[in-house]
Amino acid sequence: MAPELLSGHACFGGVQGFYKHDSQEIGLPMRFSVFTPPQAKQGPVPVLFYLAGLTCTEETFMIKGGAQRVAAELGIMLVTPDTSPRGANIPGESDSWDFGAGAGFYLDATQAPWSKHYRMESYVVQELRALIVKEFAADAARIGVFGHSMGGHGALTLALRHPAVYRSVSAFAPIAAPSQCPWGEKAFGNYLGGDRAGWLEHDASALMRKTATPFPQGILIDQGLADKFLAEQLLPQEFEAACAEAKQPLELRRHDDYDHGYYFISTFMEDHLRFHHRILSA
Ligand SMILES: N[C@@H](CCC(=O)N[C@@H](CS)C(=O)NCC(=O)O)C(=O)O
Repeated sequence: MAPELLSGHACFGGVQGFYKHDSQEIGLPMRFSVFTPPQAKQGPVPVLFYLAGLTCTEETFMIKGGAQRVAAELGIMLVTPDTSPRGANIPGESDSWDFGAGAGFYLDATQAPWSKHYRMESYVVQELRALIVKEFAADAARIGVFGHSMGGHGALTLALRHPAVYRSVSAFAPIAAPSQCPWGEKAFGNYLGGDRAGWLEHDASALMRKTATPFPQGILIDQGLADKFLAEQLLPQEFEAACAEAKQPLELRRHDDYDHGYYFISTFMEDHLRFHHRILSA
């Protein structure tokens, strides 16, 4: 069924749209946003999925990321899902900002009661991708993924778990080794259960260690050094070491003074869009 358009706005010659649909994977209505660049009038364009961080929705990136001007210039479609199911009505779902609603961690939960609706990996990789390719002027063969914090974890892990789907990947301040930090331990313990070996299938650093150069054209990561989550939660040095072991080219840029928020993200947004465009148009 076609998604319902909630609002559409002319933007840099393209259209910024917000949509709602009934998701089969999630079993609930889901919202997402799409920026369609002007080039889509001529035919299918490359698509970049952006995965947002804790507490965000499908709106946050489109409002604060500052991506549309350059996406319109390059002819890139931008798609952002919500960060979790909404309205699952699981007890405790909204008690904390780093778990449950707004914190789906882009994986399919295996543990009750989360496993029924919290299926963000299947939703993003399969259902939403298929919907975007069917309903929008999107080129199924030119798809990239990027994201921030929890969504940076999502981008890296989904790209590593589905390299045939995503041709390019980058991240801002990703949770780079979630099985070793409090945010990841809380989310994985509840969504995936106590078996830590299973967590490694959703840990970008662990996944990278057992892969052979999955993205030969490189991975781009930006990290602010005034980010209050850097030392305890993000651990980019773990992913950096894993990439060195796997001979995966990585550009990890550390920036003095920048914090964790969207002023940091929007500063480096253009670089990420041009990075993906170079790979997706090769
Ligand atoms: N609520 C948290 C911060 C949560 C946070 O920084 N969320 C990031 C993603 S991990 C974000 O993008 N927030 C939305 C925003 O900055 O607009 C706190 O009080 O420390």
